[in-house]
Amino acid sequence: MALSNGCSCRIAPSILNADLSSLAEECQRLLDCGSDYLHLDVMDGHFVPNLTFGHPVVKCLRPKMPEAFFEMHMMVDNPERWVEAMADAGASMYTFHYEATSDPVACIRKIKEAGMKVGLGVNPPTDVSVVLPYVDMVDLILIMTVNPGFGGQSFMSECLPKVQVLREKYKNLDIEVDGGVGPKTIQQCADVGANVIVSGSALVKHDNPREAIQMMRATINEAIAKSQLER
Ligand SMILES: O=C(CO)[C@@H](O)[C@H](O)COP(=O)(O)O
Repeated sequence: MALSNGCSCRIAPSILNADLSSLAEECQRLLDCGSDYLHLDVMDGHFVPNLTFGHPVVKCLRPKMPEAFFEMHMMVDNPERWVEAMADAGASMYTFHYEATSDPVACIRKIKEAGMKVGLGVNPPTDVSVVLPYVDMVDLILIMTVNPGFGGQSFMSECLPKVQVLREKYKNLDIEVDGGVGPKTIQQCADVGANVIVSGSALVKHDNPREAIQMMRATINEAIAKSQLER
């Protein structure tokens, strides 16, 4: 059953498993296929057992796509440390992890002061109750559906009840799912009320990403429309 959901659908490809030697071209290709914004995975090798890229890469990407919305998924310890640098580089949203900081409120405040939108994420083992005190302070809650660190992992459907709990409480909250999401798992995400979809490998490696984005968008929009009828 689709839950009440007063938000709009956004499809945000992750470029984590894209050909990073052609990052700008890959980003533009995915934007040209109809995605709403780009989900850029930043990893520090401490918070997660992998290393990707940081604000210098964003600084290089921004002039090539001045209108694009860049969501920085900060899988890093002490996320406060990189806020100003990411804002200066041209990031649009700064999504950090509850587990990575001792003071989420200070981090949220710093992100807002830097002029970016705020996302707050939780990993699979973390109970969704930890984000409830911050829901009214942020623009988006990210529910990880894999343990962070690598693209191409299997979807963890056991994380979906967290989405359902949030959707039942907050009809207009942007709820993002990330990890193993694609055409094969999108219906499960729609059914519990997710409206912001991060999809990496499923889109990057798809023969027709435009078609896949359209299909996922239609699935989420159908669930949103159904939930609004049920109100
Ligand atoms: O953030 C992570 C893992 O840390 C990934 O979930 C990517 O953001 C999406 O990759 P796929 O799972 O869709 O390949």
